[in-house]
Amino acid sequence: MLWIWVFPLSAGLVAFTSFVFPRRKGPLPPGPLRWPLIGNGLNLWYKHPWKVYARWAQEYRSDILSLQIPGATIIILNTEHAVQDLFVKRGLIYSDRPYTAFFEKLGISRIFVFQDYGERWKNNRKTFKQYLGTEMESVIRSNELSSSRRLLVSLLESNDHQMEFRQAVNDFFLSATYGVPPSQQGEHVALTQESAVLLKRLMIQGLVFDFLPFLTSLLAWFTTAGVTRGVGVVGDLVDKMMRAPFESAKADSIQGTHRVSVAGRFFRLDEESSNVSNDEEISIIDVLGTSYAAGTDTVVALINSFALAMVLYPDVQRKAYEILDFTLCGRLPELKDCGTIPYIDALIHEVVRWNPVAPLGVPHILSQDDVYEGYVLPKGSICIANTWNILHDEERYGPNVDEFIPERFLNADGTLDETRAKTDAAFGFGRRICPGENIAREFAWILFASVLSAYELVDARDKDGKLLDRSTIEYTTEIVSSAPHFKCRFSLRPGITEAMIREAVRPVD
Ligand code: HEM
Repeated sequence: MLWIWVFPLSAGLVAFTSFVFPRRKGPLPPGPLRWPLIGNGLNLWYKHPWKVYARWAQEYRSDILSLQIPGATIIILNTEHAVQDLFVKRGLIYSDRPYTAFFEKLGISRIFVFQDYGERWKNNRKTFKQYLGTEMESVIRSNELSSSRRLLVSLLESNDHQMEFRQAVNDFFLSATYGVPPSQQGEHVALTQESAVLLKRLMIQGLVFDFLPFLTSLLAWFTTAGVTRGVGVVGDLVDKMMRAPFESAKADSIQGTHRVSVAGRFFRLDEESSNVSNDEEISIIDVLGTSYAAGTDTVVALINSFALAMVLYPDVQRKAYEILDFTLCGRLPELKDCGTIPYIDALIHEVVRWNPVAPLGVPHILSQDDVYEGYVLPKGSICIANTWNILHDEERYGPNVDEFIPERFLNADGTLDETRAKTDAAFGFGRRICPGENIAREFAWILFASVLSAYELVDARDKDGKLLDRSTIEYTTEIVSSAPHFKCRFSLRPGITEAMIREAVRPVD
């Protein structure tokens, strides 16, 4: 539960030792009772806070809420309307990020998700568009297809589909971005996982470090030493995680053995113009590393949520594979089919909406004082869009929003309802909106359609071996919220054989 606040609060905006609340220049939006000294400090530790904020919005009859803790104001925007007004229409002042010197030491300020709205961020965003935008579509698409087909093969033998999903997503990023073939991906995946685990642990330590410097000096003899040592290790690991696949692609490119990839385009430009500066190389390393880091956990969470929906709602699963069988006449899907089967498009919208991967998005920071609906929002406020609430709006998405019902996005004649089929809120807002949305949606399309064409997901059980029960399912309370761990059988669908699956990998490999 703590983890969801680690990123925004470790921004060093909160000087707990000073016990100071920001000076009020006018009324703040409503919120729960504030206690002396700690303000709303006790209101930060809820399970699924997005549901609590949705309830408060009803109780206080307000689209916008506030929490105050020593040194920081948190603004929660509960409706699409409020988010559009602030993050989009006033994007110039609502696009900074929580930032801390500790992030700099950890080396994660290189990941541009965490960078302030300034020149460095703008250049990185431009580079992302240049290298992962439409020009590279064919490399990205062919790897989306081949990773999905390889996943089908690995599911033949594995009894841990969640591990295979993660492997498939790593496979896609490492192949498409750096041209690393599946046989050489192991060390890069291990490095990424090691950095992620260490980062998570250290960011919590860093939060304490930032919050309670007086404690740090008391316990300096071991706390400081431990954190400092950890910072060094994680800083090196993040650097290695971002640099190693790039360097291996570079070496292959020099030897002429490089597979087509996004990094390959950079080497080609470098070769043609011979004037790529060191700074440009660092920037491309950071941008490619950022997409790998930002894309992996999110897409894995989306696929796990898809699998959970399929086992909890077997009628939806059956309908989806019957429609795929009917449309594709028994062949496996390809990317040219993407967008041509409305029920699958609706299913993807529903996976994105039902339990959003980032239920509170990524916090934006307000860079100057602002006034909205009569409330005064102070400079430096941590602004959160309650994406979960926006995607559970019954006026927009119809009744039973907690249930998984792809039909909510379809017209009576089975075509996609273009006015309702909008779930972009899941990918953030305004100038910081996720630049990987198209990649995520397309990869999800080919993955979900491939899995459903080949397998039926049956006999789902929780970690204790009990049959899954819809009423007890709980997603995690983290920035990236994940479905609970479960096991199920991937049973080959009638007419699909092991040989067909193995054969289907060859033409795309
Ligand atoms: C299901 C998949 C995904 C979800 C739900 C998702 C969601 C998000 C959200 C909510 C944000 C913050 C937006 C904001 O601040 O308003 C974000 C940022 C970002 N995402 Fe994604 N994302 C996904 C996949 C991807 C993929 C596949 C990539 C890369 C190929 C990617 C790259 C990024 C980057 C680089 C940012 C930082 C943008 C910035 O700060 O300017 N994401 N994403």
